[in-house]
Amino acid sequence: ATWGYGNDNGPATWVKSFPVAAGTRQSPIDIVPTAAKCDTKLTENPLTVNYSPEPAMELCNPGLSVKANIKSKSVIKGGPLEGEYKLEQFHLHWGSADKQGSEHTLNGKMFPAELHLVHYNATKYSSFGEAVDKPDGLAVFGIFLKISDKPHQGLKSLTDVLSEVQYKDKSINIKQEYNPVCLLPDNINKYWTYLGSLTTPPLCESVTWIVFEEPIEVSEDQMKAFRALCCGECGSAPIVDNYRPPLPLGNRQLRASFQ
Ligand SMILES: C[C@@H](NC(=O)c1ccc(Cl)c(S(N)(=O)=O)c1)c1ccccc1O
Ligand SMILES: [Zn+2]
Repeated sequence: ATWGYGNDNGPATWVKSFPVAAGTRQSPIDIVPTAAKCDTKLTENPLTVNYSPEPAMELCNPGLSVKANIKSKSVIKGGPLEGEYKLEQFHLHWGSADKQGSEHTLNGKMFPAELHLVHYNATKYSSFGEAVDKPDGLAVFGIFLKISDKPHQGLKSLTDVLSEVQYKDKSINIKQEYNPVCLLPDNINKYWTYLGSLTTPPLCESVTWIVFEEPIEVSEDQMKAFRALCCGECGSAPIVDNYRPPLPLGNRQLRASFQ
């Protein structure tokens, strides 16, 4: 049986096929800002993002989320990172209703969705596949989505075409010159960071998480577009509630780049 988010193949069952699910650096976590340690080292070496436009970005529906695969050289460095990390893909997790959907929570509060920009350590490893199971292999930007009456212009290029990848294994190419930098919040200097894992199988403990304090704002119609995606072919269930609930922080240190 393949893993998923249903009752018989959801997060509570993943440990059977992926024992690391019971590990000590699993993600997501509940972010409690008052428990975070403000670390000036994070600001002395500011996080820098050098994303470039994608000539033809491939958007696909692998059945559990919607994913955009990145081909051009878009890199990040600084903050908690050593070396340069290259953007590999981005995808989202969302709920069946606005009250749930994010993976990380903030003081126990869930957001309607969470955007993940997945990078791999290109200084040390030659591909995402090589980096995915190394302790310093990956760095993921976690961005909360909140509802507003205006659509998010950067996401609009994706939400306007989601109907074309409604079914599993469908993929399309997005308009020319899409720059993923349009997905980031205005202020990327305020974030929390901790050592964690992939939140989907294989759940490797290889991720330096960088979760931004500032959410991006999307419209209810854009959320409806994500909820109209299907897990399989025509008539299959919608992709909703594809989030893993938070795991214990345990002995890990949650650091903040701000007071
Ligand atoms: C759901 C999606 N997961 C990833 O691709 C994924 C890869 C790396 C990271 Cl770091 C994360 S995460 N959520 O921790 O940011 C998610 C997926 C999994 C398996 C097959 C197809 C497929 O699309
Ligand atoms: Zn994710």
